[in-house]
Amino acid sequence: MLGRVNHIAIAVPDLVSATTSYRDTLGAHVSQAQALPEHGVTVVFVELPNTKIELLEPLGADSPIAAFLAKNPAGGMHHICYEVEDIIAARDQLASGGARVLGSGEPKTGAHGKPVLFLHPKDFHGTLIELEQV
Ligand SMILES: CC[C@@H](C(=O)O)C(=O)SCCNC(=O)CCNC(=O)[C@H](O)C(C)(C)COP(=O)(O)OP(=O)(O)OC[C@H]1O[C@@H](n2cnc3c(N)ncnc32)[C@H](O)[C@@H]1OP(=O)(O)O
Ligand SMILES: [Co+2]
Repeated sequence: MLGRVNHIAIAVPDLVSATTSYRDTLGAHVSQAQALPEHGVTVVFVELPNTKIELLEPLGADSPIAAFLAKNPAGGMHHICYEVEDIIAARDQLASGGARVLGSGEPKTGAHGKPVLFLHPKDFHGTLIELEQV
């Protein structure tokens, strides 16, 4: 079912500071910030030769990363995003095996304009999984 790792996401309390750190200290190319109100986050992508790092800052009162940052105030690794060819087939196979698909269960459009879904971290060894159809 799984294809490439599309990105690894890190939740941060201050996106400007995290951007400066990746761009100026680590010497990486960092994209422009993108506000995604439907996801409750503002994101930048750090572009690496073999994958991307997504830096996430909460946006709005109901951000899904607010509780995570309350527990991890300095920030931390938040999710890993795997590519899939058919997100509906993947969802249905996972749900029929008992995995919890988060939200309404219907894919949303993610930061790359592609359909995405999330799987509960307690069903996958303590790691929140994002699936992105490519
Ligand atoms: C930019 C768009 C898109 C893209 O294209 O890339 C994105 O990446 S959007 C990213 C943000 N969106 C989401 O994360 C959506 C899915 N997430 C959720 O629905 C929630 O965050 C959650 C996973 C259900 C957690 O909800 P929350 O209210 O924060 O906490 P709970 O108390 O319900 O948590 C239950 C349990 O799970 C542990 N937990 C929470 N988050 C994580 C995590 N990221 N990684 C590992 N574990 C996590 C939490 O600590 C609780 O554990 P216990 O304390 O042991 O009960
Ligand atoms: Co993501």
